[in-house]
Amino acid sequence: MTAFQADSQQLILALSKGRIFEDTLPLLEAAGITVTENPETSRKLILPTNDPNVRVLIVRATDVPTYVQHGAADFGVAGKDVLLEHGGEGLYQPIDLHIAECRMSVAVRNGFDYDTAVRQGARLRVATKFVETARAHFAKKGVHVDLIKLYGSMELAPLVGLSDAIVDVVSTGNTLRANDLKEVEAIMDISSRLIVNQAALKMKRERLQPIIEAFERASKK
Ligand SMILES: Nc1ncnc2c1ncn2[C@@H]1O[C@H](COP(=O)(O)OP(=O)(O)OP(=O)(O)O)[C@@H](O)[C@H]1O
Ligand SMILES: O=P(O)(O)OC[C@H]1O[C@H](OP(=O)(O)OP(=O)(O)O)[C@H](O)[C@@H]1O
Repeated sequence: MTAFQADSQQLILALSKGRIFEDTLPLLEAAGITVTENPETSRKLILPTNDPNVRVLIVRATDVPTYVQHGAADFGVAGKDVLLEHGGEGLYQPIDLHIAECRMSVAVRNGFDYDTAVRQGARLRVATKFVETARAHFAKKGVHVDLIKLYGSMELAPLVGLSDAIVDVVSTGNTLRANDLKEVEAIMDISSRLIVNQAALKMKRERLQPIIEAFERASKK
């Protein structure tokens, strides 16, 4: 345990800026916790709350499971897409929060005959940030793929000939449409989960349990 966390009363929550932070605020409110600084305007990476024993770390969405796995944060909120890539080691995942909902899909350029390419057994070049999910999906289908790891702007790859297809998250479909792409296969539904460090759950159960329960009640659809 780090000095930062030495006090067993202290709770550290890891969140990413943007939709996850925004959608987690009402859940925190339900647990009586108000974040008292706005990450969009503050340069601080450790935000205070109305509870002196609860602080919020602002990290990249893909880094949330890493902070929680290693106990630098006691709990966090991360998308299923991110959790599948991370592997979930050291994490307890008690609830689906039903926030940041979208789906993971395969998309290609309009005009690309995906079904025929797959049927003919062509080797498909697939660009994605989600290599583990993509690998598992195409292996299950028996499709041979060359995976190209990207960190963003996946939609560009088929347009400039870097790949035949992409695997990315889709919500409204606006980004695909704006880039002359079409969704050809939905892989899975995605939403964000509460994740808890397994050791923290044991050591700080009394503090964490009421928050987990408040999140659960507030996130029920
Ligand atoms: N368009 C969308 N609509 C709804 N949910 C989405 C959408 N795009 C992504 N998500 C979900 O929200 C989570 C956080 O997305 P966000 O855009 O904040 O981070 P990111 O930019 O993907 O991550 P990083 O900064 O680490 O690259 C994703 O992991 C995914 O589960
Ligand atoms: O189907 P859509 O509704 O267009 O959403 C899909 C887009 O959302 C994500 O990006 P990003 O987080 O940048 O999207 P944002 O514009 O919602 O922030 C994702 O990487 C897609 O590009």
